[in-house]
Parts: sequence; C-alpha cells; structure tokens
Amino acid sequence: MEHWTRGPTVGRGSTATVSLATSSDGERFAVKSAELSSSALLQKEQCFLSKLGSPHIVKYLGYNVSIENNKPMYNLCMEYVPGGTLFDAIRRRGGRLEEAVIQLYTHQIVQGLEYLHVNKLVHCDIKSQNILVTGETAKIADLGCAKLVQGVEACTTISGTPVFMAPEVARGEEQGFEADIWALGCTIIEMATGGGPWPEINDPVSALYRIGFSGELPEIPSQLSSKGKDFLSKCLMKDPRERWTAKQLLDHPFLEQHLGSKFNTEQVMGSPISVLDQGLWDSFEASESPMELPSVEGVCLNSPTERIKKLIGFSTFSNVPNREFDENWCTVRSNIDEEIENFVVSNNNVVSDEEVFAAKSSTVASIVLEEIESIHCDEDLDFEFMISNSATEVSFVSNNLEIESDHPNFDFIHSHCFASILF
Ligand SMILES: Nc1ncnc2c1ncn2[C@@H]1O[C@H](COP(=O)(O)OP(=O)(O)OP(=O)(O)O)[C@@H](O)[C@H]1O
Repeated sequence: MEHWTRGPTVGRGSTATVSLATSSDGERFAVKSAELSSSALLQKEQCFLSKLGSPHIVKYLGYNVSIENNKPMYNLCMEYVPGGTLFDAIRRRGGRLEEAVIQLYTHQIVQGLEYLHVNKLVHCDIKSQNILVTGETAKIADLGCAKLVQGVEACTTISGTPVFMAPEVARGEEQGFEADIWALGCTIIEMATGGGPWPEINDPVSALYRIGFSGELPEIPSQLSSKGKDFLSKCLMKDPRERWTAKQLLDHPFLEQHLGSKFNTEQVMGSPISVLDQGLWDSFEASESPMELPSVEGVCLNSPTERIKKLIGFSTFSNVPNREFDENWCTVRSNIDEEIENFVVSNNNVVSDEEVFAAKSSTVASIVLEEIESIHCDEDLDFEFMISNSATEVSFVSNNLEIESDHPNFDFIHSHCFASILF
C-alpha cells in the first residue's frame, strides 16, 4: 500500500477520518487515517484486522505512514464498502428495516461475531454505526475498541457505547464475548425501530445506571415475528452466562428460516448520510474497572486513562527507541534477542515527577500490552521494557507481563501498570 491517492472523505469517527482512495493500478479502497501522534487506536485496529480474514469483517489491505501538510499520518487501508453504515441504511429506509432484511443482516453479523469470538476477540462496540453494508452484505467494522480475551477471563477494561452496553459491562464488572451478543440485540432493536434500546434515556450516565442496576430489559419491538422476538430475547438475557453464544444463535430458527432477500437494495444503499453526533451513542475506549462513569456532557469522558493519554501525548512512534534523547535508560527487565515491536512515548515538556512517571508507565503499559497480546497471542516472546531515568520516555519491546527490577520506581510500575489500579 505504498502508492495511492487520497480521494473524498467518506466518513468521520471520533478517532479517525475515512477517505476513498485509489491505488496506482486504479483499485478503489478506503483509508482510515489519523495523525501518527494520536494513532494508537488505529494501530491497534490494524493489528487486529491484519490477522483476520472473513467475508463478514471488513477486509484489511495494508497500512502505511504518509506525510500530509507536513504531518505524519498513519493510514489503515481496507476494502471500500460503498453502502456506508447500517445506521445510514436504516435512516435511508425510513427509520426501520423489514424483517427479511433484519434477518439477512443479523445472520451475517452473527457469523462475523462467531469468527471474532473463535479468534478470542471481543469487538466491544457492536452497533449499527460500526456495521458496513452494501446491498445484501453486512460487514463488521471499527475494531478500535476490540480486545483479546486471554484464557477464560473476560476483559476488565471497559470500552464501547453506553446505550449498547450489557448490564455486566455497565456495572464495570467484565466485558466478554457475551457483551457483543447483548450489543447485537441492541442493534436488532435499531434495525426494527430506528431507535436505540433505551429510547427514553438521553444521557450516558443515566443509561449506565439504568442498564446496570435497574434490572430492566430493553423493550422487544412488537412488530417482530415470534421467532425474531425469541432470537432477540436470547441476546438480551440479563445474566451473561445465560445469553446465547454466536454459535448457538447461528442455529436459532430465526436465522434458519429463509425469508428471502428480495428487498430493494437501492433503498438500503444510496449515498451515506452523516451520523448523529450524540454523546449517548458515541464510543469510548478502555476506562479501567471498576468503571468510571462518563461525564454528562462527555463522550470521551474523563476517565483517568483518557486524561493521562492527553497529558502525556503520543509524540513518537518508531522502530528504534530514541535513546539519544535521554542517555540514562534503565532496563526494567529484558531477555531480548531480537526486537519485535517497539513503542516509544516521549514528551520533552512533561515535568518528570513521580505521578507523571506512574501515569506514563501505566498508560503505555495498558496500551502496549493489549497491542502485544493481540499480535502474539500464542507465543512466548522475548521482551524488553525500558524507562529513561528522567521518566520522559518509556519503551516496550515485545511481550512480557512481568517486571522484575531494582528500579526505584518499580513499585509504581508494578502496581500502576500491571494491577489495573485506577490512578
Ligand atoms: N471500509 C469503509 N468503507 C466505507 N466507509 C467506511 C469504511 N470504514 C469506515 N467508513 C465510514 O467512516 C466512518 C468512520 O469510521 P469508523 O467508525 O471506523 O471510525 P472511528 O473513528 O473508529 O469511529 P468511532 O467514533 O466509532 O470510534 C464510518 O461511520 C463509515 O461511515
């Protein structure tokens, strides 16, 4: 993906802009771009997408770094899906989809989810705005919030969109595969009604309390067939252990029956319209558990992680840590033979007090560990974790979760980085 030309913008999210692009041999594709300095989520998405291959997940084509307007841009290239999002399609269709179309799209989303879950990935942000459609095809997109589940433990960091969160996620307990199934249920409600699962709630904090603690369930749309209602009820089981898995849902009679797909694709397609700019429906990424609730105005929230990400800034991404910048590096632990992945964070302007040090270590650790887990899930690899003595740079190489060191800030690193303690 070296030679291509950026075309018109086709979509904007909170973290990136998506453009239509043309390769040197005339192929059209989509490029999701963010400034390199703030592309951590996009890079994480690249790591996930590059490992996946399913007709129900948007297809990865490559990535590169370009310089545009004197700024380095990180570009994730993927197939272009001309119909836009399912959210757009619902609006174009007059605010609701007929059951044959709901069934068709649901079937494909469940197939995509089953594929992700078999690969130990939780999408964490299933909603109509993250499903791309074209004619009779639906594909899961936007893996920016996705997480790799290791072993039987569900993720304890929480991401996603408040109104689509499952009760256990809203309570900040865990976010496993079951949470994607709940969000699928909410997406079916969107398709059937044109609205969200909790139409009467209009702020994220109320949504989280209601979902997590009221014991209520979203209303099942009355116009759905009995099979459709039953399918939805299996997605919206309060107890995640009782919720059906994607694999089970694939055998549900709602997906088995062939309602036919003779709907007018013209109506579902058409040019994408802009998405609602509504905090309640926007995603946020990785607040720690126990969960910190979003601010009322806030979309992207005042979680400690977000605050600190902003504080430190991500100003360098390089295959070689910039150790010349600060000569006094401390290797916290290393058994490295070969460098596999490198992530460097630096900010010359930050005062290097203990708090900032801890914050930097923690932020980098959480991002990098997720990144690394996603890349090398089954391998035991060499690793290195280094900190400059002035605490202005942190460097990770490869993937070990343990730190053993006599470093004076070891306690900070250990407790703040690896025990998921809020700071
Ligand atoms: N492959 C694609 N083909 C066509 N349009 C796309 C494609 N990928 C994304 N888009 C458009 O770009 C928009 C933004 O993309 P995306 O949701 O991936 O960005 P984001 O910054 O991760 O969003 P979010 O705010 O949910 O984090 C989408 O809503 C969609 O309209």
